[in-house]
Amino acid sequence: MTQIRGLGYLRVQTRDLGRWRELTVDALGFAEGTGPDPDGLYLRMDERRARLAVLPGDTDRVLAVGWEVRDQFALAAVGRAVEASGVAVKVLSARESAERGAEKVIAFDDPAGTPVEVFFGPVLDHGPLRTGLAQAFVTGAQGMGHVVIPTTCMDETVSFYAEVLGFLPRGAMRIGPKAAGPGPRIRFMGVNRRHHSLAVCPAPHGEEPGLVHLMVEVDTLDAVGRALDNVRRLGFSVSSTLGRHTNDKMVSFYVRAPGGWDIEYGTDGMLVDETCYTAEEITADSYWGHDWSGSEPHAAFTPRA
Ligand SMILES: Cc1ccc(O)c(O)c1CC[C@@H]1C(=O)CC[C@]2(C)C(=O)CC[C@@H]12
Ligand SMILES: [Fe+2]
Repeated sequence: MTQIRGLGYLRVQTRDLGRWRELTVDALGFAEGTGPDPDGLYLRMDERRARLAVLPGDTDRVLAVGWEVRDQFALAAVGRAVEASGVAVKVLSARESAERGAEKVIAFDDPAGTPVEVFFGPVLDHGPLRTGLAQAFVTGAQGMGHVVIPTTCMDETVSFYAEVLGFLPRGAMRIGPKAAGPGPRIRFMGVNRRHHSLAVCPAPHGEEPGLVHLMVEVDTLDAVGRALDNVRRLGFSVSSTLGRHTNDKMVSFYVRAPGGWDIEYGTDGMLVDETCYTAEEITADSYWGHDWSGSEPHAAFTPRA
């Protein structure tokens, strides 16, 4: 039984906060909020204080992928399950939890090395949400969106999320050049009606930045189109053109964020009916579009010297 309700927040560190603000606020229409670090960029998508926190630092990396549970008892159960699996769990201090806009937070690393946090009791901001494209973000019961994480130990990582954290497999796709024969699979996993809140992607190395992409969903195709115009106008690199995915039916594009990973910006994602869903293997990433040929190399997939 899964305790995790959805992707709650993402915290990242960057060397280039100015460029992050241009991308998220000016181009993608996130609403800027406030938070404990006066130099931090706190981005609102809904009534939460900050779904995406971008903090200044001397490297670009993911600080925490934050998963949400219903209440303090669910949080305790997750903590026990993670401990029982042999992974050390840290309970964050009241100050650290407040920094994240949550009542209580636990932290641990997944087998891929991703810094994971699980929390309950998000703190709300009831001020008006002024999004930049007149769009609404699709969050609520579907959570903030999805993340794709790179891993060098696929089986361990997938089994940790499924068997320890209770994520449900939501299908797979083989990746890599077709000419090279059947490649390894990227695996999609869900915890709510969003098709996937997490995808686990085999990669040659899984260190910084520690993320392949973050997907956020908006309510209209017009907002996606306007965002695409904006990122081009502001000189951001479009990693993938607009397209429609075959598994979650999302129409999206991908833009390269400072730090070397992507933000996927989409609309029209499907809702899974868990009473009849079975995990399927897709054989194409998209029905149309999603041309990745203009993509700058992603750090996780680039062999190191
Ligand atoms: C295939 C797919 C379905 C739904 C999604 O939300 C989604 O992001 C994807 C694409 C996942 C994947 C990726 O993010 C990194 C680059 C990948 C491996 C490709 O080169 C094709 C599929 C891509
Ligand atoms: Fe995605």
